[in-house]
Amino acid sequence: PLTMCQDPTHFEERHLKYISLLGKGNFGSVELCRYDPLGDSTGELVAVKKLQQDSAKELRDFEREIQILHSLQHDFIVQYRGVCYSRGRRGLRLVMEYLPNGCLRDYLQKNQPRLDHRTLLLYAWQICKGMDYLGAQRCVHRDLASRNILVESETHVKIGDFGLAKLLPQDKDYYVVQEPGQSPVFWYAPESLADNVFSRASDIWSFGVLLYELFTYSSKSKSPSEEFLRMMGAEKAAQIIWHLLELLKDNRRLPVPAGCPVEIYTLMLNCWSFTPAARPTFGELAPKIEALRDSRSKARG
Ligand SMILES: CCS(=O)(=O)N1CC(CC#N)(n2cc(-c3nc(Nc4ccc(C(=O)OC(C)(C)C)cc4)nc4[nH]ccc34)cn2)C1
Repeated sequence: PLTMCQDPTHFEERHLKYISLLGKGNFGSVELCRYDPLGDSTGELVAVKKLQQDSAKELRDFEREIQILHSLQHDFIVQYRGVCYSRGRRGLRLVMEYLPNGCLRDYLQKNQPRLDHRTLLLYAWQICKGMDYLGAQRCVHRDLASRNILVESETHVKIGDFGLAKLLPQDKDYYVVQEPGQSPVFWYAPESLADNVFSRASDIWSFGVLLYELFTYSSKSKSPSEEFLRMMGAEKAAQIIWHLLELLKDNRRLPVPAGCPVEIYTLMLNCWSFTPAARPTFGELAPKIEALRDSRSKARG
């Protein structure tokens, strides 16, 4: 058997050289490091996720996140590399492949002029295939948004973070969480807003919002947050969740993005069916997105 040192998925803290901060969230942060055991800067670049404050609960959730990512192997899901234990269990870190082009939200904003609809549909199809695979592992992502998608190259994106992911129990196809919503509520399905219920069908709702982000190129002024707050009116923003639910019950939805073909907006609306069972599955969506992409000539837009 491999000893700890020969195990390629065990990273020694003393050889992990910090370079820069790649991303930061409520409970975690991701740093760019070089794993340089030879000490000559020839080591590989890796992305290292660690907890901000390591309370017992956060640590337990982090260990579950690591187990989920370790169990996944797919072209459209960020690759697990290993773990680093420093200061015993408390200094636990997750080591992943480093994707050079950052998160999709920033990439869309920066590269809008050269990203045509065919490319947006390629990203949509890749994320859909990754989510179809995830659903087959009975995993619910719970935080599908362009900020959690990473860019490998102009023609390859990957689902990049599983911080809120949950494994469905064998006997239920939904998961009720105790902690109130941590990710922005504007990506949440009505049943998640109302009852903290999450499922593969609520992931589809969030995927619809991700489609909206793709076709608005993640523009800040047209972001889901800005649009819904505008629809609510400022005074209602106080009880956001209640008013957002009222809007959604009243069948109000995010508007069609400028220039977005109607058949793509129709896909978004299908993902935003009020009842979970009426929404398509990722398995059904993937070929529809592929057909839409194939029907678009190679010309721009
Ligand atoms: C949820 C809270 S979180 O804190 O845990 N956290 C945020 C999270 C959201 C997601 N997904 N995240 C993952 C990465 C990440 N980034 C990368 N590459 C790059 C490459 C370039 C750049 C870049 O130019 O950035 C600046 C700021 C514009 C200079 C950024 C990232 N490679 C990765 N491999 C595995 C993860 C990972 C970053 N943020 C997960």
